[in-house]
Amino acid sequence: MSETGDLTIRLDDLGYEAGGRAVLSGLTLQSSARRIGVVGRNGSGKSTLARLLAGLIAPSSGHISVAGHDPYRDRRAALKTIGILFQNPDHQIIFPRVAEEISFGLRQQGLDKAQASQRTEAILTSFDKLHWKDAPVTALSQGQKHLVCMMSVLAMGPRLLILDEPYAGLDIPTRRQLSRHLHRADTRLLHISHDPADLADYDQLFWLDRGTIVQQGTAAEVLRDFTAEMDRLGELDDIADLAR
Ligand SMILES: Nc1ncnc2c1ncn2[C@@H]1O[C@H](COP(=O)(O)OP(=O)(O)OP(=O)(O)O)[C@@H](O)[C@H]1O
Repeated sequence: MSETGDLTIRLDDLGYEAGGRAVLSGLTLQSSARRIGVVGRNGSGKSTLARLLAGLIAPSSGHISVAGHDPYRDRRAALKTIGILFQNPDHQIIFPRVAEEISFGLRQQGLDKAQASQRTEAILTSFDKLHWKDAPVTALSQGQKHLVCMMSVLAMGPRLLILDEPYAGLDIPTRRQLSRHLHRADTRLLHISHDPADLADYDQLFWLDRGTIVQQGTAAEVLRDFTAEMDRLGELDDIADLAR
């Protein structure tokens, strides 16, 4: 297992409540693996965990620490350290043009306008997409929008990148291309998915079910058991089981 000891993720009895019920409860883990996978069914709490780790929402109970910082309380450290890619790029992109979108995160990190513009051009060039600079986001396909989000996040140089089902709805070549870009980037990954194929070569896996961790281990172990359980559930007729 490849490790980066200086960027440990710690969850200590973490809980999150919403709408009067526990979405996550009693999550305790510690990991310094380079590529961490979190697998789970729809509604198991994966996106909530991603948002907590990125410091976008506050835990209801317990503690989170990423590289020694609480990502919700210490926003400065979180902005420098943690990036997040959402499932739907339309939930991430807020500016009408590609370069504005990429520059925004850099300005938030404290770069001045000229520095942000220089870094934006550099990342576009490194992806061979400098010609997208003034392109309206609305003219891009879903896969191209995903790439804009990825460039925006990578431009900020995160040490940990949280991926919340970033390939949902993309065709196979686009998934493979985006995945190659990500794996080339010098950043730790915490990848959340319900699809075992996304996580097969990850260093350490956690299986989240109904808001708790039910198994952790190597990708081979966890995906074997997760797939068996998903096959078993798939044989059942009760679709009501989809909602809690
Ligand atoms: N703010 C909220 N208010 C009420 N319920 C919430 C809130 N946030 C999450 N939930 C509920 O918590 C559960 C877990 O949601 P979450 O989006 O974290 O799951 P998920 O594993 O990412 O699901 P999916 O794979 O379908 O995206 C769901 O039942 C969801 O409706």
